[in-house]
Amino acid sequence: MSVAANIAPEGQITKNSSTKEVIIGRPRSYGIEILRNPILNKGMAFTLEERQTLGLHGLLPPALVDQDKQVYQVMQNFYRWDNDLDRFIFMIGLQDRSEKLFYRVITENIELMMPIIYTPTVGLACQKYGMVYRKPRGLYITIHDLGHVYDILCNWPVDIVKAIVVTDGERILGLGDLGAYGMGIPVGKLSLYTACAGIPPQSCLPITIDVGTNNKDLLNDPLYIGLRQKRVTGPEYDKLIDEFMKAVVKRYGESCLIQFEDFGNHNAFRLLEKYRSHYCTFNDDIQGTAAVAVAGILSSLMITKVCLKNNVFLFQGAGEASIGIAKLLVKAIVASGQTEENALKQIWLVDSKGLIVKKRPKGGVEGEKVLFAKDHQPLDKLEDVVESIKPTVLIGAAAIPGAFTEKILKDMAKFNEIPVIFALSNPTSKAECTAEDTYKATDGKAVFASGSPFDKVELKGKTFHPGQGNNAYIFPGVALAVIAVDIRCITEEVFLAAAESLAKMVTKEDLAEGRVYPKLCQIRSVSLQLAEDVINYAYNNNLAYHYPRPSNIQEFLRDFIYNTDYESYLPPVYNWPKYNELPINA
Ligand SMILES: NC(=O)C1=CN([C@@H]2O[C@H](COP(=O)(O)OP(=O)(O)OC[C@H]3O[C@@H](n4cnc5c(N)ncnc54)[C@H](OP(=O)(O)O)[C@@H]3O)[C@@H](O)[C@H]2O)C=CC1
Ligand SMILES: CC(=O)C(=O)O
Ligand SMILES: [Mg+2]
Repeated sequence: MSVAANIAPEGQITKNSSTKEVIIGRPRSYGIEILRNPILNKGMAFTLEERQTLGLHGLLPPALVDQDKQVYQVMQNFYRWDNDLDRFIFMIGLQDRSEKLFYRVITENIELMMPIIYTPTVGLACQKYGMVYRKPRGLYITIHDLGHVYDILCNWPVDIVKAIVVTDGERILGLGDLGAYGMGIPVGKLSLYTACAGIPPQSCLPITIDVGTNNKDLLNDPLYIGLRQKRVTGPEYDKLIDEFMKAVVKRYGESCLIQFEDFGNHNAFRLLEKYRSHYCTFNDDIQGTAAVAVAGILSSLMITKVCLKNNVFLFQGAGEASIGIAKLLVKAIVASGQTEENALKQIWLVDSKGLIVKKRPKGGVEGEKVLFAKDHQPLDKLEDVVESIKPTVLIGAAAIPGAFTEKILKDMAKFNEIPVIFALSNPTSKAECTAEDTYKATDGKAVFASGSPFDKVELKGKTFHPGQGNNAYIFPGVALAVIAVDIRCITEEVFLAAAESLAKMVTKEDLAEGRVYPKLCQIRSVSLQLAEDVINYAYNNNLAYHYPRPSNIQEFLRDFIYNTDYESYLPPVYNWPKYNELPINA
């Protein structure tokens, strides 16, 4: 093997399989191996010198195609597909072939690409994951691996992992239990870590914990990729999660971020409570969603001009998303000078049994919901609740499509000069209402945002721009801050700081167009600014372990983030004296 074969881009981390020794920046690949490695592969962008030095000559067509032309070629192919699932498969194929090209394409075309690699298409891809599955990506840890979780983590070929997104597949978007098919979610979320916040992909690890599935269709699906058994629950499940958390710390250290994603409600809250003080962890569905929704509420007030304390908030759903939002909203209201008691009075929730009131005919109120239970007559139908409560802000996160009926939307416009309506359920098929329904029923008065994207709406000669109220505006930036300055305990206040940061970035132009979030095409700069704000919050509140505090955070982050440019694989030219000037050993 030539000396040059040891040369690879800086910052890449690999493991020398023969010595098990960690080598930073120098994977030992040569020839066809380089082309087959998506981290190293540059396709036809390899220069003639590189081809000759790295044993690639003849393995590629003779033409040299630089990255700009490769991007053009990818986009030409992308547009050829006539449906989003094929586009998803195409993009995953690109990720498997050339990581730098994949991230360049995603980053430069984020508005076009996010609906493909993320919601809504990722939902469909998860439902068909057995068919979509091509190459392994991420780790699968099953209930049968109890006692061996650390060994499985050791099979991951990267020794320095900074962030893990983990799911157990029980509540994938609003699509229910998709078991091991849920792997599409950690993979998609981590793609956004890189695309939105520039976190190097090599430091990210998607994990699916497979304890079975209760989805009968999947158990009968010949293509199913997970364990064909019912979900294991109770002490054995807890033991596996516990072993997993400890194994992550043992393998990757206590600074490794663990983002919980799309766990079932009954596990999400209790696992967050169990681990939040002792591990570097957060639950995206509870806390990330809370921050994005509170940001949207704060900026919507700039349009409605109704002071935070004078709003009435009604949630359809009282699960991870709604309770997370409601609790952070209480903090935001208290931060604005109100008492917690008054803040709680402003917030109403509806669950599957109707309005959450103290005395319910269909059983009591439990868990996190208790805080928000009201002294009010029980009401079953959302339409009746809206009529009775007259909310200023209506938020849906129950995955009941069409829950915001025309009557509800019209009532919201009747009760408010400018109603605020957020249909947060994902994917699009689960949205409480569409953007078009909302603008039509409210005669264009509503401020609207949705979890999955809707196109702009033309109505009576006016154009309406719905915002995307999705935790994707939060988790990449928060993760970047956590990783970059080593925040080990991610408090609720971190998420409030993130919400305030995001709300601050909404411009007058956004508000004039009825948008309560920055434009999606700006999500990269938004995530970096959010990371900077969270970092400042962390240092000001003694949450950051990285010392000394960087004097220029933007510069500090710039050095940290992933660069999609190809780097030369040729050995550096050393500044040695001429050969005949070298001292000769006597
Ligand atoms: N936009 C975003 O960024 C995010 C969106 N979401 C979306 O929010 C949705 C819910 O997620 P999540 O909160 O985690 O799920 P959960 O399972 O934790 O909560 C669902 C809630 O909906 C309630 N519900 C079910 N049926 C009805 C009904 N007919 N009427 C009223 N309420 C009902 C449930 O009631 P009960 O408590 O009685 O069972 C429960 O409170 C999903 O579609 C998810 O994709 C989630 C996270 C982020
Ligand atoms: C966006 C997200 O996290 C969800 O729908 O679950
Ligand atoms: Mg989620």
